[in-house]
Amino acid sequence: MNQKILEIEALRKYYGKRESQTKALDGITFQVVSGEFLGIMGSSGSGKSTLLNCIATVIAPTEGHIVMRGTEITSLKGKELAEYRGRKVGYLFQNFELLDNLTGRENILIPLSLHGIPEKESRSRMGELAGYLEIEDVLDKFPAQMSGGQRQRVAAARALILNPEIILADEPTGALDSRNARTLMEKLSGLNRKQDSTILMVTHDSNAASYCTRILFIQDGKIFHELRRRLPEETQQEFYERILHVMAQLGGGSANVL
Ligand SMILES: Nc1ncnc2c1ncn2[C@@H]1O[C@H](COP(=O)(O)OP(=O)(O)OP(=O)(O)O)[C@@H](O)[C@H]1O
Repeated sequence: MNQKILEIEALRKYYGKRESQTKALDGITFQVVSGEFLGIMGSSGSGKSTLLNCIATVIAPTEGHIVMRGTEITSLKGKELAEYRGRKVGYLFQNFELLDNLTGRENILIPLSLHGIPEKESRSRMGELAGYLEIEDVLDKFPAQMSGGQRQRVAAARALILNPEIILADEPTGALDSRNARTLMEKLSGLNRKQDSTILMVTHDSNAASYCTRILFIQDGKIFHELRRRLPEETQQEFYERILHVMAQLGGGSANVL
C-alpha cells in the first residue's frame, strides 16, 4: 500500500500564442498512491479535462512531468506508449463510448483484441466483473438495448478488464440519473476499497465526489484546495458537506479564505 502510482510535477499547459494565451494548467503538482480514489473538482474552464487529457496522453503538456510508476510518460513513443495507453490506464467517459454494433461482452473485450491477448485469459475476470457490476443480463445485448446505467457499468467493465494501474474517469455520472449515478459510484467505490483499484475521477457532482478518499480543487489551472476524507470516523454525508462548502468558496471566487 501507499506506493506512488502517478506523480504529476509542475505541470503546465498553455494554449494559444503569447498575446492570447490561456494557462489551462499553471503549475500543478500532486501524487496518486496505490488504492486512492482521487477526485478532481473545479468550476468550468478550470483545467480539469486538460489535466486528464495530459495524463491520458491525448494532449502534450507545455512543461512538467507525468510519471507513472517511475516512468516518465511524456516521452514515451511507439510500443511503450501504446502499452501505457492500453494497459496501464483504463478509461471511463461521460458518454460511455461503447461501440454500437458490438454486444456488451464484445465491448468489454475490446482492450484484449487491441493488444492481441487471447480471450480465455480474461474469462474469469470477465465473469467476476460482470457479476460484481450486475451486467450479466446485458452481455449479449447491444448498447441500444441497454439502459444508461447498464451502458456505463459495461464501460466500467471494459475499463477494468486488463487490471490497469489506474482508472481515469471523466464525469462518469454526467449522463446518468441520480439512482444510476449512485449505483455506479457505489460500485467504483467498492472496487476501490475491496480490490485496491486506483481511480482518478474528474467530476462536477459533489455527490459523486463524496465517494472519493481525497479531492483536489482546481481553479485557474492551479490547485486551490485539498480535502481528505477522515476515515473511518467521517461519514460520507459529513464529507459531502465539506465538499459543498469548498465548492461554494470556489463559486464565489474567494480563494484566499481557505
Ligand atoms: N484546445 C484548446 N485551445 C484553446 N484553449 C483551450 C483548449 N482546450 C481548453 N482550452 C481552455 O483551457 C481552459 C481549461 O479548459 P478545460 O477544458 O481543461 O476546463 P474544464 O475544467 O475541464 O472545464 P469543464 O468543466 O467546462 O469541462 C479553458 O479556459 C478553455 O477555454
